[in-house]
Amino acid sequence: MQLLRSLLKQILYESVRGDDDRKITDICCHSEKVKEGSLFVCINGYRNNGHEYVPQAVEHGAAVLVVDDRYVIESRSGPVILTEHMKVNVYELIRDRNICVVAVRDTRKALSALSAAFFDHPAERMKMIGITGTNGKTTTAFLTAGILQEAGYRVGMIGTIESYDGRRRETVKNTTPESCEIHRLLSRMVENECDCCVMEVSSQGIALQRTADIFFDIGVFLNIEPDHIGKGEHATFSEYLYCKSRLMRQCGIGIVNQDDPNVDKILAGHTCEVENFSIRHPSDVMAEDEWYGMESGSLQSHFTVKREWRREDIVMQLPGQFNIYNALAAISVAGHFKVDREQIKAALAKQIVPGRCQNMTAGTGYVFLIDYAHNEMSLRNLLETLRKFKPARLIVIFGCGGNRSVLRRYQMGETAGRLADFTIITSDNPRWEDPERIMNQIEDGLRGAVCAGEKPSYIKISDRRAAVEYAVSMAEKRDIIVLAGKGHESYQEIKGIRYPLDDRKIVQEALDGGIREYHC
Ligand SMILES: CC(=O)N[C@H]1[C@@H](OP(=O)(O)OP(=O)(O)OC[C@H]2O[C@@H](n3ccc(=O)[nH]c3=O)[C@H](O)[C@@H]2O)O[C@H](CO)[C@@H](O)[C@@H]1O[C@H](C)C(=O)N[C@@H](C)C(=O)N[C@H](CCC(=O)O)C(=O)O
Ligand SMILES: Nc1ncnc2c1ncn2[C@@H]1O[C@H](COP(=O)(O)OP(=O)(O)OP(=O)(O)O)[C@@H](O)[C@H]1O
Ligand SMILES: N[C@H](CCC[C@H](N)C(=O)O)C(=O)O
Repeated sequence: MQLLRSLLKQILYESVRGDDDRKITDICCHSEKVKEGSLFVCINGYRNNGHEYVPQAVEHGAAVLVVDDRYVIESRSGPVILTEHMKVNVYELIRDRNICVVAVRDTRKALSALSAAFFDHPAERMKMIGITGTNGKTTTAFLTAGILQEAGYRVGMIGTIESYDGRRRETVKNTTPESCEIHRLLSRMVENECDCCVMEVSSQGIALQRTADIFFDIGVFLNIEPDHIGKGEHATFSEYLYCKSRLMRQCGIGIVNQDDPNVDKILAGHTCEVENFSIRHPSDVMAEDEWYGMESGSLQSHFTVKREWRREDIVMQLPGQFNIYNALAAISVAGHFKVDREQIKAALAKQIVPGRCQNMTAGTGYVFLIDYAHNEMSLRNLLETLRKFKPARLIVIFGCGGNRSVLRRYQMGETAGRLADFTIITSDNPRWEDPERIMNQIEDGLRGAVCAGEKPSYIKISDRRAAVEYAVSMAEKRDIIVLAGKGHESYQEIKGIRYPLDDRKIVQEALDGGIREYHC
């Protein structure tokens, strides 16, 4: 419990109406999560206006409402919280419910600052490592945590696949969750005596102030390519780039990929000490002599890492140059901890990441991989990598998420047409969009590869399970089949509902022979 008055000392606000001598039991921004004594922060979101949930929050026992100053209007009966669909008299809230109303300029910023204060600034009590990049955040987070754990550190994690507070794992809705959830998780990590937290920092997380009150000891920049541009994400590539670059003004040491063409823009205005890693240029941590091989059906990467005067041979269970970049980032981070070379080698040799280049076949003569490539850059890297293993045929199955960048669909279609021998276009998470329309857009992109002189060969099967079964039925010796886009996800999201669907399960079932008769 925290006293509202002491929390308010730590934030900027416009006005406070009501008794600030209140004890706060919790902090949240979703009315359903409000409990007796909670502080409820109203956020005007993409679909809903949190201010319209004031009555619900009050019903659930909110003690404090933090509102955007622009929604507090002076009326004849005194101040009211006024939105398009709702009017609530502030003095009635104070008189009848003993609720305190705090008006601020930016409720997202206030949520972040109040959450940090409410949970007693847990980020200041651990080493914080923040990882950003269009692709590779999860993989790098797992590799980093794997190395630190190998060296005996207790490591908390927050990212796309799950959060880990040092004792419990939980799935999270966002890669970078809302600030109140982040600080709640961080405080549990502190309670569970974590030494450090490795967290993925998405551009959307930065843009929406989810990480505003965290100063990262180490910030990692992996890469950036045009993605996440569209309604509900970023307006332009420059805005996307700008958001990612903010991490370099919010960390003590910035570890950056020297080979990324936009690295200078990412570092513009940086306030951190900079270290770099590279495969192409001399840098603090470098890889050379990379080669890729297959052992017992597992696709591996081999390389030599050079750091200062030392050289080490590394083997990883993750294929591809892009994974070597992820490993270089993790090795660079490890340089700031007490980790020895054997611990780095051992951790990298065994680390796998759920749904990232996950091999589902052993001894079948062909390889069936599950991967999370869901944009052009990742699909291109993945298919180019898999080509290096010289498959008889490279077959790819994928769809594209609804309510995400539309450009992804054309680009991924074109890339599949260009790099795969056969493509099965299927459905991903259509969300609120028509899955057939998304598949047609992918098909348009794929046909573009025909115009460019390639001969794409493909089929459209909207049912993801049927698409996998079809692929298994056509698989022959030395084929590589990759099911891309959903990786670790255990659901398919259609019109706001998450139905159970797990690529790993459907592939296993299809491989085990549970193939239904397929009608084209
Ligand atoms: C587009 C976007 O970023 N949306 C995020 C946003 O939702 P929203 O703006 O639609 O929320 P809203 O429904 O309008 O609600 C507004 C406010 O009213 C409140 N509310 C709403 C309903 C209700 O009954 N009661 C109530 O109090 C909500 O809690 C919220 O505070 O705020 C929510 C709560 O924080 C997020 O979960 C949600 O992420 C959605 C699920 C999402 O898909 N976001 C993507 C774009 C995203 O953030 N992706 C990045 C990773 C990308 C990557 O790196 O690949 C991420 O970090 O996950
Ligand atoms: N460094 C990289 N560069 C390009 N592609 C990568 C890189 N690392 C991984 N990938 C590809 O991107 C996919 C997603 O990887 P990962 O989950 O690590 O990235 P992410 O940034 O966490 O993604 P998201 O935030 O969208 O969940 C992988 O399955 C792989 O195909
Ligand atoms: N972090 C990514 C994940 C996309 C995964 C894909 N399966 C989809 O649903 O679009 C995003 O939110 O854009």
